[in-house]
Amino acid sequence: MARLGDISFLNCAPLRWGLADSGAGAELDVRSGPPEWLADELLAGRLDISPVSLARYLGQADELVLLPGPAIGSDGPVRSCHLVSRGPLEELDGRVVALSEVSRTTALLARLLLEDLVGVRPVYRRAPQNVGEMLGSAQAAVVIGDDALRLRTRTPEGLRVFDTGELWRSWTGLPMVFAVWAVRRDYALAHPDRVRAVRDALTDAVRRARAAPAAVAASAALESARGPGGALPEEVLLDYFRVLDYSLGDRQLASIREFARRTEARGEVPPGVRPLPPTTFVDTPVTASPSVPGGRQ
Ligand SMILES: C=C(O[C@@H]1C=C(C(=O)O)C=C[C@H]1O)C(=O)O
Repeated sequence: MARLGDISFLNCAPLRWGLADSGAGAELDVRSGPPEWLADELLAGRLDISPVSLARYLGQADELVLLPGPAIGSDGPVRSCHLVSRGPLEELDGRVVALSEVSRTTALLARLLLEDLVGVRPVYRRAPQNVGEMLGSAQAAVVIGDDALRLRTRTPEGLRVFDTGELWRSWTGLPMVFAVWAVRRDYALAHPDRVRAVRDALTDAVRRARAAPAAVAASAALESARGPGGALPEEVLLDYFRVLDYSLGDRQLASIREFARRTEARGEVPPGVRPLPPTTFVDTPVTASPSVPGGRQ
């Protein structure tokens, strides 16, 4: 039975719903947690397939294979990956920007946007994701997931919320991919049939969820009510799942390459982030090493 990761944020609620609806979830050993924990578990061999932050996949692409199934992104605003600031972004030069420890991709994207689009050089500090505490000692903060979704619906006085998916789209014309599903390379080599079955189950889960938006939003609203931040209205979740893009097509792959290129081009690549290696899909034989014929994409 494949051990499958699941991001414990509402962004994966439609997949949870779809896997329950089809019954495929019962055939899988599903483990939920925040994205950084999932990536650690996957690399430690305690998960076989999991959604991971895009930046994390790019940094570990020797050990991981990209699953050509779903991804988590948006073609414009994403509603839950934000740069929250007390003032205009142009005023962040030399000021402290707190980066959520929960995020890798949005944290990196925010740095790209601030430095290469806005043209400021802030000072960055990683911090636990708690907006109040982050903004107690910083001028701006990167926040993701359910906390970020809530911030958009109830923005505290004096704060401006900048949607990083929207900024990336207007900067590059491309959708943004925040997370991808990755498979441990050794698992993909040993169990290609199981990997294909999981890919098909996830793809089917997205299709089912897309066909039943009201039921998915109602289920996610109940899920949100159990969380520490309290219930989110169904209409907010309907809009969120409409905006979230779970596809990994040509434009999303082009965006991943562009993100890797811009990250590298800054000359200040954070540890672990390297250009996108050849994308090894599970329908073609998976090799033990990432240097497959065909070369770098
Ligand atoms: C859309 C989101 O996608 C995510 C963003 C991530 C990141 O910034 O590193 C990681 C995983 C996903 O949960 C979100 O969390 O709101």
